[in-house]
Amino acid sequence: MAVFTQEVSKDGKDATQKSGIDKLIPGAKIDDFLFEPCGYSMNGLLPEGQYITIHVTPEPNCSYVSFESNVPQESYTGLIQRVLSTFKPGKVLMTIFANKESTAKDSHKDLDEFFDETKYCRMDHQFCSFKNYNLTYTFFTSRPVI
Ligand SMILES: C[S@@+](CC[C@H](N)C(=O)[O-])C[C@H]1O[C@@H](n2cnc3c(N)ncnc32)[C@H](O)[C@@H]1O
Repeated sequence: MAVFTQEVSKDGKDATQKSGIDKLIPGAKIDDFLFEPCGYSMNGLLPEGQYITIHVTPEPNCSYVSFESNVPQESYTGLIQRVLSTFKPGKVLMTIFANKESTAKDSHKDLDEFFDETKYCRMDHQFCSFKNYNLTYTFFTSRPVI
């Protein structure tokens, strides 16, 4: 998380490149900002109008990253893996909203199958089917090292 401090990065663009955020969703036009003395926010827009927004609080006592996007994907596995390898979080809450007609309508299967392959334990997993969309919520933590 040190990359999101002014001790390590000189500005938002520098933090975006050093952290690898610029590679999460290639092609996004990014507006980024590095706070004094630490903290980072970015908004990215894609040509079709989809967005990505990330906020980073790097202080060790309340370390937190939020990642939000409406980029439609048939599979979110690659994007999830890139987000996890960028931030290496200890705990993650993930929510996917998908309209029943959208390309992401089967994305809940990614969360069903994904975590067996990684160092994360799935602690909670819920699927809700509403009138016009589905919601999948997953909470996972780093596997304890034995
Ligand atoms: C990136 S901002 C975003 C907060 C927002 N509530 C979120 O997470 O969506 C939070 C980080 O920026 C730092 N920061 C520094 N100056 C700030 C300011 N004027 N307003 C908000 N955050 C600031 C905080 O210490 C923290 O590390």
